[in-house]
Amino acid sequence: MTATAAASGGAVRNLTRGQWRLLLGGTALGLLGVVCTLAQPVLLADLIRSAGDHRPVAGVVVALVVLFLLDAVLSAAQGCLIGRAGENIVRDARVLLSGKVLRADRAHLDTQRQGDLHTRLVADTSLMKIALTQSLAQIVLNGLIVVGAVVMMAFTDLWLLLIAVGCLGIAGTGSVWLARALRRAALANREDIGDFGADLQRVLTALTTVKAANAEGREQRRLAESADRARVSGNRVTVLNALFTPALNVGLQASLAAVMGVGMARVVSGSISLADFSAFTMYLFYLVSPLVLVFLSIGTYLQGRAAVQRVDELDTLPQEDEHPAGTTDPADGRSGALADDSAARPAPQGDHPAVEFRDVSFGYGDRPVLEGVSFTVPAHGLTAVVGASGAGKTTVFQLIERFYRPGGGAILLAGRDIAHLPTAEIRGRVGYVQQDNAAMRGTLRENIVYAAPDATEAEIAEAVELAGLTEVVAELPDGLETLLGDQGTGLSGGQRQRLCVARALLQKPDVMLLDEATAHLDSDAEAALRDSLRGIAERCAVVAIAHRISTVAEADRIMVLDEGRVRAVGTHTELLGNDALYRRLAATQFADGPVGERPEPEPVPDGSQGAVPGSGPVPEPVPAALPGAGAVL
Ligand SMILES: Nc1ncnc2c1ncn2[C@@H]1O[C@H](COP(=O)(O)OP(=O)(O)OP(=O)(O)O)[C@@H](O)[C@H]1O
Repeated sequence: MTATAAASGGAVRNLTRGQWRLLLGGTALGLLGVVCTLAQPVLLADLIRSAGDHRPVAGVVVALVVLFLLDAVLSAAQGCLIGRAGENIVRDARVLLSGKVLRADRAHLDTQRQGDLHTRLVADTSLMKIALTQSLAQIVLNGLIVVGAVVMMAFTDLWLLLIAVGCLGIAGTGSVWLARALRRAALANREDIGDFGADLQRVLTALTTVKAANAEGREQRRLAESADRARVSGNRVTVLNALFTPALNVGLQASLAAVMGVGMARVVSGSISLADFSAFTMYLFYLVSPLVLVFLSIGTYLQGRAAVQRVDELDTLPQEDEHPAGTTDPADGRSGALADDSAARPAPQGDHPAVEFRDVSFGYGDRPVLEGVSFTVPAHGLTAVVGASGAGKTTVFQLIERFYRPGGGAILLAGRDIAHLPTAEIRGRVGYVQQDNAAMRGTLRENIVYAAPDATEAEIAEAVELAGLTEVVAELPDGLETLLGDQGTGLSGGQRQRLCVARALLQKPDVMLLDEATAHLDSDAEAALRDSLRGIAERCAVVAIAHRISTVAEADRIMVLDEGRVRAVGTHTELLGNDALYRRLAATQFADGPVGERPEPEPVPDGSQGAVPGSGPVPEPVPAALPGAGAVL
């Protein structure tokens, strides 16, 4: 993320402006408190004069007590209002930024570390509150007390004031230098804390891998190094912070000593009355605490500014373009279960394919992954996508979902270029069962209805049945209300996969993308799901990155991807006959697949080459069951 946000003021400034009423109210109360504070030495001098002149002092004493009490009440009220404004700003910042993260452009989000995002959203927003409200209020109000005290002191005795200010000025210059260093140190410390958060997140999300690899010790050392970097930069902040007060105190003590010495001499010489000198001394004492607070608050403020900078940077995350949350695009009916919104969804004009790629190219960063990919997926039926690992199969799916935008060419859904469709419509029309399990903490029901929160009980039951989850749900102690842990712990890998299938089914999409959705299923479960898919494929287009030959053999058409290009398209029988890569993939799968699932091997004519639409040069045929061919059928 860039640092430009800090320069532009960005989100945090706008959020702060939104709390102007509370901030203004708090500041107004604080100002009244300042007046009360500054009036106290005046009354004190009056008290001394009255006592010296043997006049009654009761009225002055009562007035002083009232001022003290009022001062305390105003200070408390001011703290409450400013504190509330601070909490509101933090809440608004967290809501705004979590929305930004959730709607961030995937290509940019991929470059961010999750733990750092977490630190910015949680810890930096808290620190920012202190800077924007408490510290700023302290600086303003105590600054006013300092200015007011200096003015009153100037009226009382200019010479004494010059002496005091001279001593304080020297101390103040050193403090300004310290403040600059503190700001730099604080920013470095926030970054180090962000790094620690990122490292922690990394191990927490892969805890099973860490344990299985016996890597707890290694990871703890890595975390310790990260924590140590944060400690070192934190120490630097502490040292600079700690130097503030003594640097200032030296100046204060020097000025007190000088004022006392010179002041007493001036009282003795009659240049100043004892009452005025007492008032001057009280102002000087009153000056000490606010002055220290001003400088301490500047320190805290500067640390908070570092957090504000990081929060503002998060606000600049590029976003997926989409319609604002809560609005419904006229062309978009996806707000709940399909049963409710299918009527609102515009019917495709004409007889368009469900999905069409036209000369699509794409790369992650500078690295090309897909080149000149063209294919169509009919509105119904099962299309299988096969190819070696890394061929670009998942990338094709991610482009259909518009997680990324193609570098060239066009992708059409029901004849409409997705470049011009609202993101919500695309994702409403496309159901996606991703390669990695996508279950979340929450109940089984919450997980299943995640893409269709308004689904009816009957629709849920149907989706559960179609995904082969009915028995699983029946055996769970709390059925659909069973609570799952992070990443769906509590279910087996295959059960989680079926849960994801149920979720996508409930969405009743026009296109269903299955990325190796049967990878974790046993033969029976896979056969049951295949039956379901056959039914689903009559209603919508099913595109499956196929893991098993059984799925592929049943597909209405198969697309073979090879190094980012469509190499061949055809049925299982056609491809066995004319595509060497497909034969190789199939042969490897035959060797690995469960016996009962293997279709009869087709005779493979020696040296036959793929006369396939859009195919590139086909390599020489390879022997069947080539070891390490990386088949993913
Ligand atoms: N987010 C990403 N950033 C950078 N490169 C990526 C990213 N995702 C995938 N790739 C790269 O793009 C290429 C295609 O990946 P993709 O996941 O589409 O392949 P695949 O055919 O689905 O493979 P598999 O069958 O192993 O899942 C791979 O070389 C991969 O390393």
